[in-house]
Amino acid sequence: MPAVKVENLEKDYGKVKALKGVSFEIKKGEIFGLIGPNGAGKSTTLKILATLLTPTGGRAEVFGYDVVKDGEEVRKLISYLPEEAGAYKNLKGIEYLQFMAKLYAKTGKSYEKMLELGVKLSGLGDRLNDKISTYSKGMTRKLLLARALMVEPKLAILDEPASGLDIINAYTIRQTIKQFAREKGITFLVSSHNMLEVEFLCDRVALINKGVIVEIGTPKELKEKYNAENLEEVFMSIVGREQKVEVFE
Ligand SMILES: Nc1ncnc2c1ncn2[C@@H]1O[C@H](COP(=O)(O)OP(=O)(O)OP(=O)(O)O)[C@@H](O)[C@H]1O
Repeated sequence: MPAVKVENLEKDYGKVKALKGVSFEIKKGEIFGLIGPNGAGKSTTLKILATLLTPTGGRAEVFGYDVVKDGEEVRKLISYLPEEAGAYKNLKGIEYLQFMAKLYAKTGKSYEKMLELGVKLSGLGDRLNDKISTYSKGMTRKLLLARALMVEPKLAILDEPASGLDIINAYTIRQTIKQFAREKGITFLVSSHNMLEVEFLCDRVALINKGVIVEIGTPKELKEKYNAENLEEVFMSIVGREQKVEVFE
């Protein structure tokens, strides 16, 4: 059974057709990247898998559970990091992690172990004793990522995980994701418009543009197919010409 199975997914926001028949599968333990430009439909796909949006058409399953019919089961298996997420500003970082660990510890793993992992993953050290309202954007992102991973979900759905992080922190996060996939068998669905970052991180990628998947494969396969040095070049040879015409006509 695949970890994620998405079949012909469609989503309309009024007249805007955000997804026009998106299909892909993610294997258990795989780091899968959904990459594409602004407005391509990445966040919409992730929100449907996180059971926060209902699709207009098609279907999606997480470990065999339908995201619409079996939403409750799906939510037990996933951890979702939204693109624009906030934390409770009046709490200290440590209080936020304690609060979340208490919520999630009910589902199995011990509170202490979860909290210990969250503290370690956040990399915030003594600053965990400060209020979240005093954190920089990157520090808040690190706290939220720690929260998403400390629960050790079966599937982590991370929307632009490294958004707002500096090079060192972005690198650390990518290493953590890789380690969690290899050592704990956690499956990752990661969105990004940073093709180079994704190339370094992901086992396989789907390129999405205007609500349509235009390619799927390992970074190596795609680079060979398009005789490209990197995924950015792959993407430009698939959709770049079309976009340039739109800009200059
Ligand atoms: N709540 C909404 N109401 C109306 N249109 C929406 C809504 N959310 C998204 N859209 C539209 O759906 C399309 C896909 O948006 P989505 O946020 O999924 O893209 P994205 O690939 O995540 O983009 P970005 O990289 O800019 O975050 C866009 O045209 C967007 O304007």
